[in-house]
Amino acid sequence: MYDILPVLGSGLVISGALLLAMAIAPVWKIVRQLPTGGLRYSWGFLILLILIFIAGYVIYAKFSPVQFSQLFDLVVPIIFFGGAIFVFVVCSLSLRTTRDIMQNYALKQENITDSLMGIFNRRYLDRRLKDETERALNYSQPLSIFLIDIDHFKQVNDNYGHQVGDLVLKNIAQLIKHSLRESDVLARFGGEEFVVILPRTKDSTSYTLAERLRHVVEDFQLTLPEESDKDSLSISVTVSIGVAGLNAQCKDCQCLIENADRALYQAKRNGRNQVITSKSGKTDTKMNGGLIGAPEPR
Ligand SMILES: Nc1nc2c(ncn2[C@@H]2O[C@H](COP(=O)(O)OP(=O)(O)OP(=O)(O)O)[C@@H](O)[C@H]2O)c(=O)[nH]1
Repeated sequence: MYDILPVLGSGLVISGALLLAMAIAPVWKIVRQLPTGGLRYSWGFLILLILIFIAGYVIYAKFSPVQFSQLFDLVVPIIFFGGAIFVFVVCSLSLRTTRDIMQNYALKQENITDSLMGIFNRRYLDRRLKDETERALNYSQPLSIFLIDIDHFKQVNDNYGHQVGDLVLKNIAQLIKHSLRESDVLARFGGEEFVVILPRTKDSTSYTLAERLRHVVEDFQLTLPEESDKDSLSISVTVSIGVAGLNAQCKDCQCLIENADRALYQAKRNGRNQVITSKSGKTDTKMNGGLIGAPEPR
């Protein structure tokens, strides 16, 4: 019986080394899924540690002075083997957990994203606007919203087709998104309408921001290669923006949307491509970049 102890001893250590080598695969998959950064480097460092352990196991199996002549000599190989099982199980479970978390995150994102525009959808907007309104009221902070509508968008569809219309919508959404601050929330309200939530933003500031946004859209040209003669096609659009903010008369999200909608309607009636701020029936107007009425301080 004691004859097999040396085989058993080195067998346990080598099997442990193999298990450690197998543990590298799940860790490597985790590394590949992570974006460049501290966490990715930490998991990469774990691979280096595992490699060092494997070298240690192999060196022990080859050069250990222990003869494995009695059962007690197997204690260290058993600990090595147990340690390797532990590392393998932890690494495999980490991969499964990482995948589950990423899948859940992707599902959550899908659930709150508009698939055409790549911005938040109406479901998310309704919830977020309610939360932001409650937070603003609780902490007595200002809150503004924009209701943005692309002008004469039907003509884009009619002139260039629905697919080009979709492309215009997508590009305008991304243009607006990248023109906003990190703290602002952009969502599709429906059709060719967007809502921007501007937490901690007063009417006067939001008016300036809306004007800047209107200019950004006005200056943007979407260039598409024309299929027939390879000439490029440039499409530009303008937007009308209704701005509304919380105040003594308007203290919930429904009122915010209604006021912004009213202001937007006014902007459309005034000739489009302009910003109107709703303020207890009074409106501040800029038309085609020219100042017609300055916004009143809050
Ligand atoms: N391509 C495309 N078109 C859309 C989408 N959603 C809404 N539309 C179009 O947007 C157009 C909106 O038209 P209207 O409500 O008449 O408004 P408008 O032509 O922009 O005119 P004003 O808003 O009054 O300036 C309609 O032709 C819709 O079909 C979409 O997801 N993709």
